Amino acid sequence: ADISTTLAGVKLPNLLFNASGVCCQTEADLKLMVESESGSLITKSATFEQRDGNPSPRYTPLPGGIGSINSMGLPNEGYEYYLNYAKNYDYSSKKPLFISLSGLSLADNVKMCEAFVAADLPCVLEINYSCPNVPGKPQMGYDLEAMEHSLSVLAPIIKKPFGIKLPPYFDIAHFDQAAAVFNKFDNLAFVTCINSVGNGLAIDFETEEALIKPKDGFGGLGGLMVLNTALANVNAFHRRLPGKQVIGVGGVVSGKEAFLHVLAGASAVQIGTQLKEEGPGVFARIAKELSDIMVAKGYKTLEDFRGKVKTL
Ligand SMILES: CC(C)(C)CCc1c(C(=O)O)[nH]c(=O)[nH]c1=O
Repeated sequence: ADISTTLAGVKLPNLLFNASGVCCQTEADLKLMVESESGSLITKSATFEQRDGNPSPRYTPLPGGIGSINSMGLPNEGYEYYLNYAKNYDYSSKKPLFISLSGLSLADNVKMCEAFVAADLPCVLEINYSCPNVPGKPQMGYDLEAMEHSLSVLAPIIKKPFGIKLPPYFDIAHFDQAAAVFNKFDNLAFVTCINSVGNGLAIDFETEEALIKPKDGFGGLGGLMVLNTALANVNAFHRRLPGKQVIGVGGVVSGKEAFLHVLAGASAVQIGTQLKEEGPGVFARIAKELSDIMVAKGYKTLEDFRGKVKTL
């Protein structure tokens, strides 16, 4: 079956790629992504300066394959590293390149976006709105006024179609309010739902210790346990953002969850925890599983079932 897709006007040979943060911090990581069967790749969220991030252990899978917890702390090589990578990228490779930016301030996001716009490259920007806000205020994705102000500055600078990475929302009023902001920006072409479910806490029963070191053990939750929250966010924004697309991420461990994300409305699907645990071979496996599911159900293309979840 045909699992290709078009995102922000760019053709992806298949709908699968990595979630920003996994297998994408260094050129060696990105090379593994280029060589994998993914349809695309995205870089680790970049800040203006290089960052080491938090002390380890800062990521761990959770027992029983239910998911993962992380508090990486935005380790990255600094935006110029990824700008240079984007300048040298082989865009004839059919595998489009996405760049994630997560400035620690609006000023940093402006400087990074201006640099990428000046370079005039075919890569697509995904702005990470789980980025920190001013201390004492919630992350940008949960501060709608700050997020709208940020978009009103960045969208005109970027000019081309771009996307934003969003934290999960859990209240219908928040879906409505967030969508009302996003619908104000014509070149906001897609939203990526969801980032990790914020500030979970994993504790080892035997040792009675938190599993990760940073933030007293508090960290973002990913993997199978966030699937149903992810599907809800994908479908909520698919319904509320006519003319825009949704990238689904959260809980994709097989072709089945990728199928469900498309049924919920996703135009592309990112994989985080399962990629971290299984490695880049996950793309070939899930692409085949999804294609087999489509054949079994009689679907030829993703358009045959995208967003067609049935209500009762
Ligand atoms: C959580 C932040 C450090 C503010 C942003 C980077 C990030 C991280 C991270 O680098 O800790 N982990 C995630 O699961 N999602 C993210 O967006």
